[in-house]
Amino acid sequence: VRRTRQQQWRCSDVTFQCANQGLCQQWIQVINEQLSLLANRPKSLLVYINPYGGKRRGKRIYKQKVAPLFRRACISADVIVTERANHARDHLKTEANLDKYDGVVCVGGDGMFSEILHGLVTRTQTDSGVDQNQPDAELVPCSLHIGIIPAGSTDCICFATVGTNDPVTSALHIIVGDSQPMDVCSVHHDDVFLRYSVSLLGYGFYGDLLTDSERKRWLGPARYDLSGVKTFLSHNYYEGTISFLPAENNMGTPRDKLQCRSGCCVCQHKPSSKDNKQWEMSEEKENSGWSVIRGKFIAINGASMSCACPRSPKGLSPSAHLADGTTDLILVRKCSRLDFLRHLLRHTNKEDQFDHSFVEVHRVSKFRFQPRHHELVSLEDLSESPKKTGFSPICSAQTTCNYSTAHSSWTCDGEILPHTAIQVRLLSCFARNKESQPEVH
Ligand SMILES: CCCCCCCCCCCCC/C=C/[C@@H](O)[C@H](COP(=O)(O)O)NC(=O)CCCCC
Ligand SMILES: Nc1ncnc2c1ncn2[C@@H]1O[C@H](COP(=O)(O)OP(=O)(O)O)[C@@H](O)[C@H]1O
Ligand SMILES: [Ca+2]
Repeated sequence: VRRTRQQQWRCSDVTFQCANQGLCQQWIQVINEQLSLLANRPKSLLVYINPYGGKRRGKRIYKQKVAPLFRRACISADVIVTERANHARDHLKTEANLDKYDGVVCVGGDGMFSEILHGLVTRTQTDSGVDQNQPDAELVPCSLHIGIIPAGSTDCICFATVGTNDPVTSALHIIVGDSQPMDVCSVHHDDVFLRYSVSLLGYGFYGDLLTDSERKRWLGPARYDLSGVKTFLSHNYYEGTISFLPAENNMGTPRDKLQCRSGCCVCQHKPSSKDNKQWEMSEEKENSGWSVIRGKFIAINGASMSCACPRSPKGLSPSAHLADGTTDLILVRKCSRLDFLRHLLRHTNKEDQFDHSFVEVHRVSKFRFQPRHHELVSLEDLSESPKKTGFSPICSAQTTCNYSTAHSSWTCDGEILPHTAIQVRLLSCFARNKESQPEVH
């Protein structure tokens, strides 16, 4: 493998020459023997292709760019082109004979990755008798790795783990057996499990944007641009209470300048007896350690990884770690439209998007959200509330945000959650049980 610009990998050839045919055969035999000893390299893969993801190029990308590389690497692949949403998830949950495979590959976007994750995690818990509905259930680790071939609209999970959204690079990472553990949040409403999340859990701006964009799926990835502009112009804010448990164990802060990469020292940190003690202490302290913030928010974002993607190469939280057992909670309070635009623009350049008076960011291990309309509201409060007005002038002052009497929705890795009051926890604090993090290629 040869590295090129922007974290991309390409195949490289090395030619050995020798006039002696017998010696050549020996070389080939020894090389093949050595390769077969590399236990990390997959030999048999189960591939799911979403033909409708992104620009609908999943099948072509797999056939033209990935399958030839798998063949050269002597990897056998069983390919399933999905016929409906949740086809891959349901197949993994109940039907697939997982003993046959070294890994599962998803060809699609973050929504498709989420299907595979849910299918694999649910299958593993069902087989082991673990109830995912229990908010404190210790999940059994999945034995199969998940590979991602980017063919979606955002491809943030691929971009943030590999550093680029290039199918050939991802195929080569899979072939050489690269792997990267990844934090998973479990999201509950009361005691009912809703979904797992690995990238963005967003309420307000991103929730509204995703809800609107679902109606424009036929536009492909451009739906996010159109819905982005529309949601920005609507400039809604939402009231509620967010409670969170700050991360412990010197996990760094979201304002650090270092970026998490493969082999990151924070994520590689192995549990020591000292860490375990700290974790036990933090459980004791848990009830008293929660911070509570009540307010009016344009966006509430939980980023368990940087969420870097082609639209924002440094992501929503540039210093978030892939596998540290924490999520970065970003609160964007009610502000003028112009200020919010400045904040958004900073996701695309080198300026610090957290350096605004109306933005705060916390590294947390758990959080909860309760929208205001679920709480008791006095009549006096209600009479003060202006009505939702739709679009208002773009250069409006701070006071002209639209008050939303309704609620927003949570987007969870691009899927809309059916509840607004949610409880979120990181599944595996690294100091406790690093092995329960799933791994991606
Ligand atoms: C004025 C210029 C403003 C530019 C702001 C750009 C900020 C971009 C931040 C993007 C964060 C993306 C987090 C990733 C989420 C994905 O999991 C999710 C589903 O992906 P997929 O299934 O591949 O479509 N995608 C989104 O939530 C879309 C966010 C769109 C942002 C414009
Ligand atoms: N064959 C199919 N037909 C319709 N929807 C599908 C199919 N296969 C997968 N899906 C669903 O499509 C959605 C988007 O998939 P994804 O691959 O993430 O594309 P995108 O990045 O464009 O959103 C996911 O929610 C997934 O469950
Ligand atoms: Ca993290």
